[in-house]
Amino acid sequence: MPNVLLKTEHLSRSFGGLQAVRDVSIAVEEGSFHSVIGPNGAGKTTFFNMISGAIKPSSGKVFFAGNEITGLPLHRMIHLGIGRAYQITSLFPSLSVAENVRLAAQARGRDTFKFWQHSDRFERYHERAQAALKLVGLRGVEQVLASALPHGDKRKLELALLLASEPRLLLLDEPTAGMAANQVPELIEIIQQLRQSGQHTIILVEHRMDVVMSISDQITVMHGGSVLAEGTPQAIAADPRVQQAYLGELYDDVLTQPHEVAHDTNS
Ligand SMILES: Nc1ncnc2c1ncn2[C@@H]1O[C@H](COP(=O)(O)OP(=O)(O)OP(=O)(O)O)[C@@H](O)[C@H]1O
Repeated sequence: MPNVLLKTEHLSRSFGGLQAVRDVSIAVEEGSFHSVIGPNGAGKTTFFNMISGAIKPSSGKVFFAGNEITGLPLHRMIHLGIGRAYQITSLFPSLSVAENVRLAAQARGRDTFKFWQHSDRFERYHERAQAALKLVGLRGVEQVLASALPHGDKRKLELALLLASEPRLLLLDEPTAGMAANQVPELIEIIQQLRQSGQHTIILVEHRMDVVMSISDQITVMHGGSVLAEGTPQAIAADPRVQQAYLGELYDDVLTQPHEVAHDTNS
């Protein structure tokens, strides 16, 4: 029986009279890649916000590694090992790329070491930061100020910050949003590598259907705040409710080829 790392039970959230998320129950196995898709306003971000601790649920429960974590604040979630890609706005613009990533590596480290071990610990943070920068392809620009990076590299830096904190669960909320079309394939390649390394459990919210279909083990389709369908990419592609409610004709060509990533070519 595979380990379930994250589980939600009947998770709901209302904003005034609007029920943004309604009774959502999912189970994400350790080491798997789980995507959440759905049209605009389906409740994906609100659902993510409840898992990451950014907002509290109105009702329902969240379990992580078997323990209930419902409504814990963001910093507690980070210490438990739930990491969400930082927003560009929370990068330190006047610090270098290397300093930003090292701070992220330190953020999860707890001060439980003896004083004389400080240099060892520093070395470990440095190594972790270097490994994260290598993974996202930002080696060579370590001394550049974060503010001076082009937008696409800032998105990569966000991902490096997340990786440096070594979360057990990575939450990626539309990581390609706002990127120039010619930079998207590179970021997708990095996410593919993360997946292939098999070391991470990842939940992705992404609008690019070709990416989601090619990369996911499981897909949850949300619609109007509720789960419309859940299953493997093949099952989702074949589900007439999904076709009708969300994907429509626009994605028919992609759905018939769930294993191919159609990279942007209009660069
Ligand atoms: N803080 C808030 N206050 C009031 N309404 C909100 C708030 N956050 C989200 N909503 C509403 O909840 C619904 C779900 O929004 P949410 O952002 O979770 O959807 P989404 O699937 O992530 O959409 P998108 O793909 O456009 O990002 C929407 O109707 C939205 O307007």
